[in-house]
Order: sequence, then C-alpha cells, then structure tokens
Amino acid sequence: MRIILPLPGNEGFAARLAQEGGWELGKLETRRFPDGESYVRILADVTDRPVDLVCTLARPDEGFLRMVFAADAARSLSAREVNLVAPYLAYMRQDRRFQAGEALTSMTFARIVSAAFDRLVTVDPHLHRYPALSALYGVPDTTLHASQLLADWIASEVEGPLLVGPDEESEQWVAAIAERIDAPHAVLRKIRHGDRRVEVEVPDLARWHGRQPVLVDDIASSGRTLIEAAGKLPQQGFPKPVVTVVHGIFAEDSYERLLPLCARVVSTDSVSHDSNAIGLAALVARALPAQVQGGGNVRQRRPPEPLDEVERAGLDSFPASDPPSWTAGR
Ligand SMILES: O=P(O)(O)OC[C@H]1O[C@@H](O)[C@H](O)[C@@H]1O
Repeated sequence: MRIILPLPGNEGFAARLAQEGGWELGKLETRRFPDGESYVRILADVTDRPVDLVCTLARPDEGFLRMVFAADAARSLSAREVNLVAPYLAYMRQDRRFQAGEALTSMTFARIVSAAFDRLVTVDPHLHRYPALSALYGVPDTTLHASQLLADWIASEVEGPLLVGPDEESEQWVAAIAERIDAPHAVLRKIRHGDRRVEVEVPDLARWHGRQPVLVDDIASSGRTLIEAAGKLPQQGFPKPVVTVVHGIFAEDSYERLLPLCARVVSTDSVSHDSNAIGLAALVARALPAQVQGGGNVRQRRPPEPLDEVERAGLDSFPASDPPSWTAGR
C-alpha cells in the first residue's frame, strides 16, 4: 500500500489525501539543529512501497532542503518510488530572463526536483511561457486542474456571476471556468512595475451591470494583482467582487488588505490558509493510484522535452538595451 508522508505544514492536506485514498499516513520527524541545518527521520516502513511526500511549495526556500533530504532518505530505505505531491508548485513564474543576468530559477528548480523524485503531482502550475511541465521537468508529471471545482463553487454560491480575470495571462483559467458555468467573462489589463507594484486597467464592462463580478486567478502571492483589480471594479458601478483563487499564498498583510475590498475571498486548500473553501484532496487522490507501477525500479529519467526555437528564444532572450522599468507577466 502507498504511504503518504507530510512535510511540516502539510499535515492537514496529507491526512485528507490519505483518507480519500484509504492509504497509510506516515510520519516524518524534522527539526533544526542549532546551526540551522535540518534533521529528517522517516518514522514508517517504506520498504518496497510507493511513497508520496506531500509538500506544497508556497514558501519553498524554507523547506526545500528538508524535502530533498526526506526524498533521498525514502529512496535509501528502499521505497519503490518516491513521488512529490506539491499541490502548489513554486518557481514557475521566473520563466524567462526578464533582465540580463537573471537566474532562470524555474529551470534550476525543476532540475533539482527531478533529480530527487520519480514523479511530480501538482495542481494548476503557472504555465505561462512554458507549454507544459515536461518542458522543464525530467520526470513524469501529473498536472491537475482546479477549474471544475472553482466552477462548481461559483455556480452554487454566486448568483448571476461575471467572471473577471485580472490580467491577460489569467484568460486561460477564466475562460475555462466561464464556459463550464455558462457565464460571461472579461479580462483586465495589468502592468507590473515591481514585486509589490501593479497597475490594473479595467475595460468598459457596463453591458454586464447587474451581474456579480467574480475575480478568478491562479495565484495570490503579494496579493497586489487582486487588490488592485478588486478596488477598481466598484468604480465601474459593480458591487464588491467575490475573489476565487487556486493558490492562496497571501504573503505579508495582503489578505487583510484584500478582504475589505471584497464580498468574499476563497481559495483551494493547495496552500493552508484562512480563505480555504475548496478542497483538492479528492482530485489529487484520484490521480495517485494510476501511478503505482509493477515492482522494481520505476525511475523514468529523461531530459526535459526540447522547446521549439521560438520558445527557446523567449526564455533565453532579454532586452538588449536597458532593462524595462516594469516586468511583464511574472
Ligand atoms: O500580484 P501577485 O499576487 O504578487 O502575483 C500573482 C499574479 O501574478 C501572476 O503571475 C499570477 O498569475 C497572478 O495573477
């Protein structure tokens, strides 16, 4: 039987996942040595069993080494396969060099994760300039989507919704959800001037007056995108929006700043947060059994799929002149 092992902070999601699948919930002991190094011990028998390490990567730099140590420990204790279940996958947004000399951290991160794990299971990774995770990751992935769950939530909780994407890149999520619930959608225009400084322009939405705006986004990180968008909609004669977001990271005080601007703010439980209202455990659990292979070593290393020339040029190029004063798309 497979065994679910949560990294610190992931115990709730791991327990729900184990319950959904009827799998054993294992335990990891972790602590910090006085000098800050990590101690990791697996308190379960993983011999010849598929092991799923549950580690959402909302604050990746805090727990990344611990996660890699746990994966390596499971492997050296003869686990049959070691998978990473990361409902939120980090480092997807540095998907090109926006300025000369920048580290392409999405690629580096993917290389390290691919060396540590046999498979990756995640939900709505931020695929903007990459066509799929296979462009970065050297191990098989299962990429799940929360759009149906968000659509169900909106359909049952919001009357007469107008789905609104806060920027052009959100159109993929918003359009998919709008179609599922047969609602109209619109997309705003965002210009990012810095990590915490964004500007959002709202097109003329007057023809949808009378509808309840529902902002839909994949990630709330600094929260500035949603804060700006939520503040703008009432200026066009709409009520305060409902916000639905897949990955509610809500760094710093962003949640407290967003709440007064909204009728409601809800997220999936990919990142444990007060706004969680949509559970992903059943979706993820359905994806896991298919991964159990026959006996023996299941490692299926392969180089990431080659990008075509256009994609490659996009990742490696940066403005030849001065860096732009704002960073598009991150
Ligand atoms: O504005 P914050 O919350 O920092 O960043 C999240 C936004 O930036 C984009 O890449 C995401 O798709 C989302 O729209």
